Amino acid sequence: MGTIDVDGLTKDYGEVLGANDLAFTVEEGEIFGFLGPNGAGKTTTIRLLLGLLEPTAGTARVLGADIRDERALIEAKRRIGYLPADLGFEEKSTGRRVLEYFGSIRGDSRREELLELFTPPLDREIREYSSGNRQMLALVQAFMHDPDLVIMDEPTSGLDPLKQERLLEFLRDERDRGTTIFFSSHVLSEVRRVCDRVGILREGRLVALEDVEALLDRGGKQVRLRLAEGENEFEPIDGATDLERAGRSVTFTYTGEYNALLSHLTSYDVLDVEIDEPSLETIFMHYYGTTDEGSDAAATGDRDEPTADGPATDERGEPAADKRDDPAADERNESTTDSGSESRAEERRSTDDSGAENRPRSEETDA
Ligand SMILES: Nc1ncnc2c1ncn2[C@@H]1O[C@H](COP(=O)(O)OP(=O)(O)OP(=O)(O)O)[C@@H](O)[C@H]1O
Repeated sequence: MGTIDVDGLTKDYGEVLGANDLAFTVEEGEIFGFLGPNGAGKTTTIRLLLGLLEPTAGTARVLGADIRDERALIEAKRRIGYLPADLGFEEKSTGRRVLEYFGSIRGDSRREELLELFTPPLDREIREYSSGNRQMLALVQAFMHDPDLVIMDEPTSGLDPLKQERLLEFLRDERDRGTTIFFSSHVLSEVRRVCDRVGILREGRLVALEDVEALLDRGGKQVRLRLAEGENEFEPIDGATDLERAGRSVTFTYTGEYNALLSHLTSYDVLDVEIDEPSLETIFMHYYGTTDEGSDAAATGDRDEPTADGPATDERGEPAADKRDDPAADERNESTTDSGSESRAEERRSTDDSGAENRPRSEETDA
């Protein structure tokens, strides 16, 4: 049994399938990257795993607890850290009060150690925090009770490059201590730097589950050349696709061996060479024959199969209902379909003796 076992997990929002028959396992002690463009269903899946949304079909086990079993999930959550996409801290509270609150519920044995790495201004009110400071506070909150599993929704967002680097290094160290990390992202470069395996999600469906290296190999490398004046012809090499030439610049995607490429290039007068990892866009191109990066295409489930000609998207030209554009949508959804809300209230009652009135965080953060 894995740390997370997902089995046929489906969330039908009515208009769209936020998760469509997902099945995968996250093994103990790995960093699992959950990669997909905006609207692919990453947040939906995470919220299902934490009991914040009720599945339409299928289920998952998280640290052995069936997500449909409220009591078992509440118990499991004591060993889970969660960093949501929308942090939703109580704006008038200070960072210190937030941490004290969470510490009183779940423990804070690693708080001081984490505050050396991530440094939110603890005595200022959250409403004065920059987005990076909010993110750092959320990171301390997610890890300070030394959880066995940490689920993070786009954890690097808002962090400057130095802090992002620090976080990725920290995640590798956590993995080495045996913590299991489930981490959603739409940035391939960060996923490749820390994750052992990656699941690619598109329109609610898991379309690939791979070792990161295998994923990158398949996507090919992006090669850009600048040729010297007079180099008017460039013969494509085996393994090169999408070759384009503009003036003296040549670009192509290459899936062959480096040595073959380098010896091919010696036949030309080359002024400059850049070889980069494939973009998420290129990877999507590989898997779906389309570059739909960044779209918030609605998942219409088996109503539209992906084809070589184009995406399985909602072609009506209407934007899908999106909770970010309609904050009330989530609330409506939770109040009508989320049987977990009662259990969250119960969890607070049973663990929170600091009084609910001045709770320094939102429901979302308090997963
Ligand atoms: N409460 C909701 N009601 C209706 N549709 C929703 C709701 N929440 C999400 N959706 C839709 O479900 C799909 C998946 O959304 P989700 O937020 O899970 O994607 P995501 O991969 O996390 O995107 P992002 O990277 O932008 O956060 C989208 O089409 C979205 O518009």
